Amino acid sequence: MSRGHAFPSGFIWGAATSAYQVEGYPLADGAGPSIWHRFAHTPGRVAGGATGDLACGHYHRFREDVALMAELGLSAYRFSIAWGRVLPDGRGRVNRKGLDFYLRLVDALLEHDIQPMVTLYHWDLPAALQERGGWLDPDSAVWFADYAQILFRALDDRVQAWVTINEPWVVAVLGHLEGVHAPGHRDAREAVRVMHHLLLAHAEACATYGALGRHQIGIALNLEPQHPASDSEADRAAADRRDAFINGWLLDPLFHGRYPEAMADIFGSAWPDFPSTEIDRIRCPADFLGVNYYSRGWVRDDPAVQPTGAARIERPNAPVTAMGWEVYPRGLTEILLRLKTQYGNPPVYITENGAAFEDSAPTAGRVEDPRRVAYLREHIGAAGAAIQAGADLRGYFVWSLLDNFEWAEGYAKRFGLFRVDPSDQSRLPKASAECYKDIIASHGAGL
Ligand SMILES: OC[C@@H]1[C@@H](O)[C@H](O)[C@@H](O)c2[nH]c(CCc3ccccc3)c[n+]21
Repeated sequence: MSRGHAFPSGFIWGAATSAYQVEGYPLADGAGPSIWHRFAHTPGRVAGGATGDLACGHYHRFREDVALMAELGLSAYRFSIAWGRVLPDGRGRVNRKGLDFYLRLVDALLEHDIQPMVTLYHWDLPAALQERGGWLDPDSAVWFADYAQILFRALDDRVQAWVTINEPWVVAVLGHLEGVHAPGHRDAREAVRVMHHLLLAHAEACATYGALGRHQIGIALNLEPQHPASDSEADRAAADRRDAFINGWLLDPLFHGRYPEAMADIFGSAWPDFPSTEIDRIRCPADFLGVNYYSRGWVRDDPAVQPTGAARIERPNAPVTAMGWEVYPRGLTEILLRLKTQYGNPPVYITENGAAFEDSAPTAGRVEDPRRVAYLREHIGAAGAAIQAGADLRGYFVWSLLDNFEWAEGYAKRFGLFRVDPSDQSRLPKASAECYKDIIASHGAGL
């Protein structure tokens, strides 16, 4: 008897992308530049000097890509809207041509019975707003809510699920603490305030949506279990600090209306005394939680690592992806059941899960990617196990539909179900696309 995790009949099977990573032509039709356009065009910031100028050419090829999604049998497609296409200056004048691109994309999806899940912010802040201080400016929550309202009014009759912000942690930490993502700042005092303003922006957008929206709205968080590399007290404490730093910093204000105590220890004098009225506002009634799951942290105490004093190390002999992330499907079950036991079992979508591997060269019009096939099967099985244990999991989105611009890694790291040929942007199905098509057709039976 197979363990056959029969997923609920209404379970959503999707794939995900983001604007700057797949669209290309970031300045077309009156669009304003984003901080990622500026960052990628700054020498030394992105591997190989890659930029999103072409990416996958999705801006012009979107109908072809929607047809690929329909061929897979996807019930939903998660994509992000480039703020600067709609509001070239980030605020004020709406660029009708920019908005029209997303109206056409949504209509193409609906023509194929594919539900759009729209991410309002996937890291590409209009450069004009960065010049006003970006997410460090307390007005950023208002800028974001005003932008969101324009999209709600234009699309809420056709969009069933909205994600406000993709991974505030990455924006705050990689963008403002470690400086490896746009805008490339390295300042702990900035990073903690940027995180707070991102959460306030999420809350303002939820409040705006509550007044006029008819469907669901949520936020997408990168969540990652942290396990001590030994059973020493020092390593256990280090894993707890890194757990607060990556998971609790977001989950606790959103679901419990407070930041973890550990944040003040981790950030010391850089951690301000945030007004409780603002933290109360962050605990907003969102409809679902998006979980972006990739791996777990294997953690050792290391005072040299700032700000947590906790090092994420490679576990000896562990299977890893091309990103160096351990393949650890059980971590997905663990995260989903922790949301059930500690955070009120909210409705959850796995808004991203996938892997980059050194794919083999195409043969006979196809790419054999056995490790990605195994990764997806194991993680979808792990999601099914969480459902069996009572998690309120509503859907699963593979990261990613297409090989695309992997931020500071450029195009060298390929996460796609479809290979994109760098020379002509042609799409080629991988074995993982066929595998996912079969999983969808069988509702995940047998995994
Ligand atoms: O790295 C793969 C994907 C990105 O392409 C997505 O845009 C982003 O939402 C996303 N988040 C994560 C996990 C957090 C993370 C992001 C970037 C770099 C390292 C870790 C992995 N991914």
